[in-house]
Amino acid sequence: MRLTPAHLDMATAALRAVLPLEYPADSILRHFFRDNPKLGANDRAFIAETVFGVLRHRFFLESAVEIATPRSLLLVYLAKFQGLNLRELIPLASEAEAKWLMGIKAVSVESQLLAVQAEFPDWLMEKLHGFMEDNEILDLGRSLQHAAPLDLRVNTLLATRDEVIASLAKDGIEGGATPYSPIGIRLAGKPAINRQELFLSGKVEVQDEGSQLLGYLLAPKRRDMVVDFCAGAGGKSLMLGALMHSQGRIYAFDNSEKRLNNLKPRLKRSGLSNLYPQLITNENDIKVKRLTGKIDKVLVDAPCSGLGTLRRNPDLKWRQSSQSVEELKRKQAAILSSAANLLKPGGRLVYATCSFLPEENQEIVQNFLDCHPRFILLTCSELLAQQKIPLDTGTFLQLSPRLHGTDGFFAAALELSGTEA
Ligand SMILES: C[S@@+](CC[C@H](N)C(=O)[O-])C[C@H]1O[C@@H](n2cnc3c(N)ncnc32)[C@H](O)[C@@H]1O
Repeated sequence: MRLTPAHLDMATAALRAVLPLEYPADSILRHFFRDNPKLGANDRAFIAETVFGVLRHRFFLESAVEIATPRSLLLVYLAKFQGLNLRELIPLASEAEAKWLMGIKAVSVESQLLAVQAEFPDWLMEKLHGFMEDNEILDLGRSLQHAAPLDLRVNTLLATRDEVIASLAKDGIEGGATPYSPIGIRLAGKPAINRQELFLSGKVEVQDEGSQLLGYLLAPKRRDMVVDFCAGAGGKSLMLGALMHSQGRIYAFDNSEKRLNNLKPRLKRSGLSNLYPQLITNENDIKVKRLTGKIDKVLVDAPCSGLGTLRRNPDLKWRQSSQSVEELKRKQAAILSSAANLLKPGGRLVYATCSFLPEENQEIVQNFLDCHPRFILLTCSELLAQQKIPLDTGTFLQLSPRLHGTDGFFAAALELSGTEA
């Protein structure tokens, strides 16, 4: 695409709207596109890509420019990270901009402080230094600076993976089997999949491969009673429903009506008849209590800092803080404890987050185990091997963009000991 002054102006306007970061960047962009309906698909893609690109490299960009304005950040981003050469950029820039752009092109990212190279704020650096070496922090930071791929999950109730891959190819969309999830497809680009017949007919859903693996850890059986405690818009509930061949029963709990409402059209497309969305006020709701001791499998996809999804949501590092993580930890512990009460003896609970902070992960699980001696920790690599998924990250499932190409997921699998009376 040839970059024009109009592109630059629109991307600058979008970045100006996003940068206060009072709201999630993706929702601000959605509003921006709604307010500018004349933008074509290519323009939108360019704007979204550059705005998210600037957010992913914001610390470097701010350190490189004299005055950080949306336009100056954007120009440097295009020159440094989008590989635009100065011949393409300079006609769009003022004389003064052209001058400093030439200087900045020579500044190397590698000469910056670790926090700038890793693109992590101070509060997060402090936490990471508690359990990681500098080189590990740098690897993690760099792996989160790339855009995430678009992964699909095949709805096995309606299609097989091979059928979907063949059908995508017929429509000119390149995609291949994901390395770990038996029902995942990784697309080569970012096609507007939500306009494709495959999507509209419910044969595929957008779902990161890491998120799909959580379903295989829970491994519900056909006639199980299942609770997805923090179901949100139901990404994982829908997968569980398909793994159960639309049999048994899944309660999809969440305390956000808006998120559960987003599940409804997905549920309709999916063809499932075993999924029951339930709005709860909190983890102690009577609808939860009623199911005490009755459930075979519980998924707790806990509210978390989301830092493992920084590739998709780079703005989270400014929207989270040490204080917000403290608040989340209290919620995670409370939700895990309530959710665990639902299990029958012999039942399985999977606690998951998309965070790489041990305080939201291993520490929450260990504190829970210390207070609940009837629960035992299962080994995730063994559970995945039982599902014919050769992925060994040890007792816990710990996925990272660098090693696995997925978002940064954590999961622990727990079992309530004893057999059902
Ligand atoms: C990580 S998100 C879940 C994403 C979802 N599982 C999916 O796959 O799309 C965490 C969810 O927990 C919900 N939540 C927060 N506090 C809760 C509570 N006390 N009880 C139940 N859900 C809660 C949030 O509304 C949010 O949807």
